This record gives sequence, structure tokens and C-alpha cells, in this order.
Amino acid sequence: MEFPKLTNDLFIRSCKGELVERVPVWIMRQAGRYLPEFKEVRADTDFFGVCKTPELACKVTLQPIDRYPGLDASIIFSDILVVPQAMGLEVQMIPGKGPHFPQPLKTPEEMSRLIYPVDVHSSLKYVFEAITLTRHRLGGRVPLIGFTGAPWTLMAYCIEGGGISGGNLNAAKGWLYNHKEASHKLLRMLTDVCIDYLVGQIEAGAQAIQVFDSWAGELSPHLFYEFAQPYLLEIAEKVRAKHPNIPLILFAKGANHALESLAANSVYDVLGIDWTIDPTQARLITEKYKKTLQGNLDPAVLYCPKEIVDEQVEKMIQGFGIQRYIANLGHGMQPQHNPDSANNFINSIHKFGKEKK
Ligand SMILES: Cc1c2[nH]c(c1CCC(=O)O)Cc1[nH]c(c(CCC(=O)O)c1C)Cc1[nH]c(c(CCC(=O)O)c1C)Cc1[nH]c(c(C)c1CCC(=O)O)C2
Repeated sequence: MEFPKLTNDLFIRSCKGELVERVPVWIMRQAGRYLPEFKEVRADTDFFGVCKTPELACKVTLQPIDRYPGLDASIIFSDILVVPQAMGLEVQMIPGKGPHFPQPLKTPEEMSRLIYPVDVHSSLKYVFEAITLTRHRLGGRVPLIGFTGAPWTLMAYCIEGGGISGGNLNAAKGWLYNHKEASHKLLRMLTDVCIDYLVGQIEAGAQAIQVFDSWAGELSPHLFYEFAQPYLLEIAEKVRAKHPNIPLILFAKGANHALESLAANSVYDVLGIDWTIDPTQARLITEKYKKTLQGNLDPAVLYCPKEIVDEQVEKMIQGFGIQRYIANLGHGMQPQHNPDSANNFINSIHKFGKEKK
């Protein structure tokens, strides 16, 4: 496919560990309800309606890029839960509450309800079309990131059926303890779909990939090493084998205990971290593996005045350094954030993220 030439490749270079003149920056959930222009689109169309209409998904992907010229990457507007949908589970997005599965998987026997294998080119075609369209409309301004949820995080939703934030994942973890074999079977299915889905996104035009393991931190190290890490490694290896040049990012939120193991054993180019680990310590742990790190400002800082944002960003960058570092929050923008706060963050990164002469 022919796309406009990329004019800002700072993010891609940093992913690959190449020398940069400035720290690249993007923000998880940079398109979302903190933006009035996003709410305007959502006023007419429900959440998955936006995801499933390439024209609208493209439009909201570009909103933060148009509003904040300082951003160095875009991320396709979608949701990790389109994968369980493609596997036949109904998922609703309830305003003010989040995702809801009317019929989650209650027992291993219910896995027979799942569609598998999945032909991603038919059931997730709308994502691929949104990516191709967005690549054109970006006009090469910044690269476009594609993404998937990680197998464990998707499994957690399929079983819990939503309401995870503030919950305890007892049902999903119950499978890991009581139904080991069925758990591996479900994770196997999800992994296979994730791999085809990511390869499809790259072939549609995604220039980098991020895997979100948002609930990795709920697992004990023992469970993480048995049920999460092997599948995370496999995804990266298989996607890499097909597309050796596409940077791969893993954000295993809360799994700081696994940072060294992920750095030592995985082919991800970039490891994302949340704010519960100190940048200096994360560097120390991963230094010899030559990984790029991404993160990790506490989103709560964005509720503070810009002087405080400057102070916290400066400290963060001192910890990470300029090279092999991609600035981001330690999680996503929140609906209550002021749009100016994203601007403050981006400006601070530009201000403190340059190599001192
Ligand atoms: C766990 C998870 C989900 N979805 C996603 C994750 C992993 C990242 C993370 O840990 O936050 C991934 C995701 N979801 C969304 C994006 C868009 C791209 C971007 O970062 O700009 C991405 C990358 C849009 C969204 N996904 C969702 C919204 C808000 C829904 C709306 O518009 O009504 C957006 C903009 C809904 C969603 N989707 C999900 C939840 C828990 C919620 C509700 C949370 C909330 O209400 O803020 C599942």
C-alpha cells in the first residue's frame, strides 16, 4: 500500500533505539471524553458505532493530532473489546459505567459459544479500513499505532463481564486456579486471534503496535509467569516474524515485578510502565537489555497547574534520560481532565526533553 511519506519519525526512531534530538510524546487515551470534539461525535453515535464506522474512527483519531501539534504519534480509535465481540460475545458500553457483557463465560463448557478460529479480515475489517483511511488522512504528520488487548486482560473481561475497575477479578482468577487447562485453552484462542489481528493492522497501515495488558498487575508473579507472559512473548515473536521492522510495545500495567523478565525474554522494543515504579529504577532493571521505556507520569498530575506539571515532568525525564525513552502517562487520559492539561504535559516534554548542549 502507498501512503504519504512520514515527516515526523521521532517516535519510530526512539522505539528502535536510534538517536533522537528530543523525547517523543503521545498519550494513552489521547482521543476520548475529555475532548469536547469527541463528545460531539459521541452525542450522535454510540461507542462501538464510532469504532465500527471507519470514517468516524478516523475522525476521532485525528482530533488530538489536530488539536495538539506537539504529539509525535497517533493511536487508532477502537477498543480492546472488539476481539471478544469478533469471537461472538456481546459487549455493550454503558455510559458512566464502562463495558458490560450480558452473557460472560460462566463455566469452561461455555467456551463452546465462542467463534474460533476467527476470520479477522471479515469480522474486524472495519478496524483495518479505519487504519488505512487514517494513514491517508494523517498525511505523514505522525505515525499511527495499532493495538490489541493482551490475552489475559481479554480473558478477564470475557469471564468477569465488565465492572472490573473497582472489582477484584475473583471469577477470572478462579479459572486460573481451578480450571488450568481450560484457561490455557481460552488464552490460546485469544492469542491466535490477537496475532492475526495485529498482523492485519500492520498490513492495513499500522506503523507500530501496542499490546495492552491492563490487568497484568492483578496477577501474582506466579500466575503472571504461567498465564500471561508466555502468550505475550508469543504474540511479539509471531508478529515480528511476519513484520520484522514494525516496533512492538508492551504495556503490562502494574507488573513491575516482571519488568526484568520481560526485558530479558521478549522481543518487544518498548516496555511501558505505570507510575508505581521510579524511572531510575526501571532504567537500572532494563539497562542491559537495550529496551526503550515508555511512561509513566501519574495521570493525577494533569489536574495540577502547569508549574507542577513542569516540575514532575522534569524529574521524570531526569530519571529516564532522553534516549530510548517515549514520554506518556502511566495510564490514560481521564474524562474529567481538562483539554489544556494534555497541552501542558506535551509542552513540558518539549521543554525538558531535549539533549543538553
Ligand atoms: C482496558 C481497556 C479497554 N479499552 C482499552 C483498554 C486498554 C487501555 C487501558 O487500560 O485503559 C483500550 C482503548 N480504549 C480506547 C482507546 C482509544 C485510543 C486512544 O488511546 O486514544 C484504547 C487504546 C477508547 C475508549 N474506550 C472507552 C472509551 C470511553 C467510552 C465512551 O466514549 O463512552 C474510550 C474513549 C470505553 C472503555 N473501554 C474499556 C474500558 C474499561 C472502558 C470504560 C472506561 C471509561 O469509561 O473511561 C476497555
